[in-house]
Amino acid sequence: MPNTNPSHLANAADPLLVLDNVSKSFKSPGGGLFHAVRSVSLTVHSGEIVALVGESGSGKSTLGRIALGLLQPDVGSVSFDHQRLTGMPPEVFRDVRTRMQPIFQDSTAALNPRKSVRELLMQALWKQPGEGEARCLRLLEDVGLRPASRFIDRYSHELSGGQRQRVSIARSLAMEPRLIIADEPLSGADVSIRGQVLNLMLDIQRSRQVAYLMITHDISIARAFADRVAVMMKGEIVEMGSAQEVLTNPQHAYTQRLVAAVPVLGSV
Ligand SMILES: Nc1ncnc2c1ncn2[C@@H]1O[C@H](COP(=O)(O)OP(=O)(O)OP(=O)(O)O)[C@@H](O)[C@H]1O
Repeated sequence: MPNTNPSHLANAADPLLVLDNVSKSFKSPGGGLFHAVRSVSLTVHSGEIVALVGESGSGKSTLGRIALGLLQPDVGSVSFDHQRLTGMPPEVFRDVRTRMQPIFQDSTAALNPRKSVRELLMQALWKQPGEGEARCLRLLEDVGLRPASRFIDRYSHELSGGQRQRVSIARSLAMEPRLIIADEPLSGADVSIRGQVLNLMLDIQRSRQVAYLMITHDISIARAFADRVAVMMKGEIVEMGSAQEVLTNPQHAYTQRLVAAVPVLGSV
């Protein structure tokens, strides 16, 4: 599916997430340090879709977790909506962070099995007192769970994988995010669900001007979805540019290998 989505351009000058010279190391079992992320700088603008691609172990998820504040960088800083998150007091951080929502691959683990869909959504609506049942129903309709009344009292084990992923997207939307950091959100799903969830994410981007940092090892998703692509190898960004540039005329040998491995008309 070609990317026919130039709507971000209106806001492309407005930096939303800024990772500045971020590094992160972990202790390796041998006692040394393993450099998972090395001096990475990356910006996601308002309304923009940036795909972060690279092979398994290249550091993509670590970078996503740093952006979300789930991990602290050893060096460098993270800013969101012109506020520096690194070193921010936790109570202020929590508030800012509601505008930056994650969607993870494993929606089963992301949803508390003891809470119904209604409870999960109500929990996410805590910042908007008075918004209740009607808002939950609207959110479910927005993510294609129709009629919403059929889904609102279910528990996560009573939903299919695709429906669970939609509920976790609805829960993220309840926070009215400006940025969604999606870490391999489609890799657990079968092909038909992947297409549906991808289309849903694109609809959300268009209708709500939400920006995405889309973490994926799958070049075909970047091709279908992204405005810009950043390519990560061994903790570093080795190539970055418009999706068109990077995917049709890759400059780095590593990107050339990744692109060559995927047929141009590959479906997602
Ligand atoms: N908490 C941790 N402690 C030690 N090493 C870690 C930790 N988290 C990640 N790593 C290591 O850092 C490297 C990068 O991992 P990361 O999950 O960021 O890569 P990735 O590109 O997202 O891979 P995948 O696509 O397989 O999820 C890996 O070698 C991983 O083993």
